[in-house]
Amino acid sequence: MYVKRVRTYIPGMDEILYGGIPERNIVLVSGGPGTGKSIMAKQFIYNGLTRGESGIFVALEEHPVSVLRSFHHFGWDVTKYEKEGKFAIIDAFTGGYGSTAQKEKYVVKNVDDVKELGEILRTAIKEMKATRVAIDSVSTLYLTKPAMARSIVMTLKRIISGLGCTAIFVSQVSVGERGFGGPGVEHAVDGIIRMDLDEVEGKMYRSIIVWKMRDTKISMVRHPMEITDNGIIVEWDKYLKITNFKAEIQPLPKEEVEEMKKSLEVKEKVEEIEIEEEE
Ligand SMILES: Nc1ncnc2c1ncn2[C@@H]1O[C@H](COP(=O)(O)OP(=O)(O)OP(=O)(O)O)[C@@H](O)[C@H]1O
Repeated sequence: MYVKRVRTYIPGMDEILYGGIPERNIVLVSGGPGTGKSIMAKQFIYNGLTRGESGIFVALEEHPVSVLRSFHHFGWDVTKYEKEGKFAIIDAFTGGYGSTAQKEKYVVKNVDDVKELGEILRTAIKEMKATRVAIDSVSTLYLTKPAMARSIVMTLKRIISGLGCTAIFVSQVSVGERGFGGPGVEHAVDGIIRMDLDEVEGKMYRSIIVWKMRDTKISMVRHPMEITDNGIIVEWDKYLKITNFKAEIQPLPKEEVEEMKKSLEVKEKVEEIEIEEEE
């Protein structure tokens, strides 16, 4: 059956997802500190904006001013879209204190109350007709109450997916931790993308793996990735092989490369047909 997909437009990312994230999926982007999770969430939102899709960024980890600075650091001018009502930051960081919060439209006063966040999110999605949401980070919501993690994630998933949006939930794990954010969360979400930073013989290697993604085929290898001044680039046609003392970047078999390429072409054709039908 044909699955409608939301392209991330992050170089190499849609290839390893065989065409993009299936629409309405809630994707956990998990990884240790500095692995690029926040950048991925921002790039997903910004790439949607430039293609006419409204987006919402829920800031739980950073002050909204820092979030904006970080978007601009990569040359992603979200301010323009904010003025047009196509982009908004939901401030779940300041608790409503300070001069920034006074000027903001969407402020969560109490992050311990997921119902408040849910209601604000629901209002924002409807007002902006948003289709993309990023929550950075969802871990912050249950840091002090891990037993509530699953129900918090399910509440947000019901609202976001129910309103037709596709989302990235950033999940923070410790360096060296193998999990993605706890069993309750890992099974509740529709997809898991894991970002890693490994030190081998004094050199750092960035990589990315799609661990699960409901309703699509996924690449089954660890791909090298880079963070540049323009954001994340996934080396979709290569894989990273790390053994005890060695890290090697190897090309993927030709057939797989061809199949990934093809998956993107197929989607474009289907979209063209749909647009024609609408007209
Ligand atoms: N212009 C750039 N060029 C190369 N690397 C960059 C650039 N800007 C940021 N980085 C890298 O991105 C990393 C931060 O990425 P990001 O904020 O997404 O991490 P994170 O996974 O969200 O971490 P945390 O969980 O600690 O917040 C920095 O450590 C830095 O190495």
